[in-house]
Amino acid sequence: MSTTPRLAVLGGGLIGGSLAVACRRLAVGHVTLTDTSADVRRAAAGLGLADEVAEDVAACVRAADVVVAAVPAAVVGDVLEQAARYAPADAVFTDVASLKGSVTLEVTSRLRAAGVDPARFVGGHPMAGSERSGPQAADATLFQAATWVLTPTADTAAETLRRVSGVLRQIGARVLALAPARHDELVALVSHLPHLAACTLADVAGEASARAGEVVLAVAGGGFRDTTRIAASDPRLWRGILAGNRDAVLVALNRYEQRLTEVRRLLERGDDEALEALLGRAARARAQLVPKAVDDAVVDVVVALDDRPGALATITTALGEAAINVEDLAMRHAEGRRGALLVRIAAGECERALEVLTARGLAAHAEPADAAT
Ligand SMILES: NC(=O)C1=CN([C@@H]2O[C@H](COP(=O)(O)OP(=O)(O)OC[C@H]3O[C@@H](n4cnc5c(N)ncnc54)[C@H](O)[C@@H]3O)[C@@H](O)[C@H]2O)C=CC1
Ligand SMILES: O=C(O)C(=O)Cc1ccc(O)cc1
Repeated sequence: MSTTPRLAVLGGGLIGGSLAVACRRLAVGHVTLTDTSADVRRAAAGLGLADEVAEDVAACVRAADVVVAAVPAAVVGDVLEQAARYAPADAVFTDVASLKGSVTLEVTSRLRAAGVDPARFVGGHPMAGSERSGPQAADATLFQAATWVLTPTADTAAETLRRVSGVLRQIGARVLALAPARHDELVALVSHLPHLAACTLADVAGEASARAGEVVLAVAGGGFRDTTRIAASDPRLWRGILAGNRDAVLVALNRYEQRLTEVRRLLERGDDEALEALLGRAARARAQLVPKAVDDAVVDVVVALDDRPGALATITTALGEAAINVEDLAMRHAEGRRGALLVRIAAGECERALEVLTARGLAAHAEPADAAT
């Protein structure tokens, strides 16, 4: 890879545009962007989202080190297959789609079919965005302090994960590694279900407003705005997201329905005490969801690594399950088949990380972070 990485962003909408402009502003590397829509390409060029705007995928990825597909989930496989045909032989690939199970399988099989090693792909999903779409909504600060999930599998190479997470770290994102299916299960609960809840609330109020007039919305205050903001999102994008995670969303909806039924019963019975207890539980849960302050001090956790497929994903996703962010990664090569993976994490998480890894039978110890890695 060249010293200034060359980034190719395929899709110049909200997420691709935000990633491109963040990388450009922070001088992460040389950014080339493309989009199938000529209007989007023109807007992206006019807004200065990238160093270069290319006419098509082939021109965009020609000299790329890192290729990011920032397009709807249904077309990620197609776009990355095209990209892999034209990118340099050592380029790595990622995406930003809100679904990871189906997308990871699709990309892996498309790359294999095109004769490209899927070791060069890792799926990704920034847990930040907005209800807006398109290049005009791009925001260079969108990913600062945001969690960016990466979903390595047994196929993923350490160098792929290292290179992609390196770019993300530089734009201020916090990388958490999870298995693709686990990602989908969790986002059903904290992203897809809230989306449906917001849309249902907006729909109920909209219907009332159609019947009773604007007075309904005139009395809606900040609480209504906060809980329904994401209902203004692109319905086509969300149709694809919900259809692609149907089973996990149905599980989450079941839990929500049960809870709503419980609330209804408490109200019907006039059991105000039990209702207050439920509201108190919710307030405590909400308070815990406020992000923790970022710890600047780091250590390297050194994990003995067998040269076998899946070892990297086992280590990084074990840390992800414990909500421990990966700050950086490096390989330490040794003689024979055994080497070590150095995973840089916040110093405050060190003890927990060692517990998690040793509980999985992995040999791990901590070392002071070496600036050279
Ligand atoms: N909207 C949000 O808040 C978030 C969205 N995502 C994911 O990011 C991805 C992109 O979403 P947004 O940026 O919000 O949508 P967007 O609609 O703002 O941008 C998508 C862009 O992809 C382009 N595109 C479509 N097919 C293409 C192709 N074959 N080749 C090149 N460009 C193509 C479209 O012309 C459009 O400009 C989706 O997979 C979405 O699930 C992830 C996190 C947050
Ligand atoms: O608008 C917001 O706050 C969001 O949370 C947007 C969002 C939309 C889709 C995703 O896959 C992730 C985040």
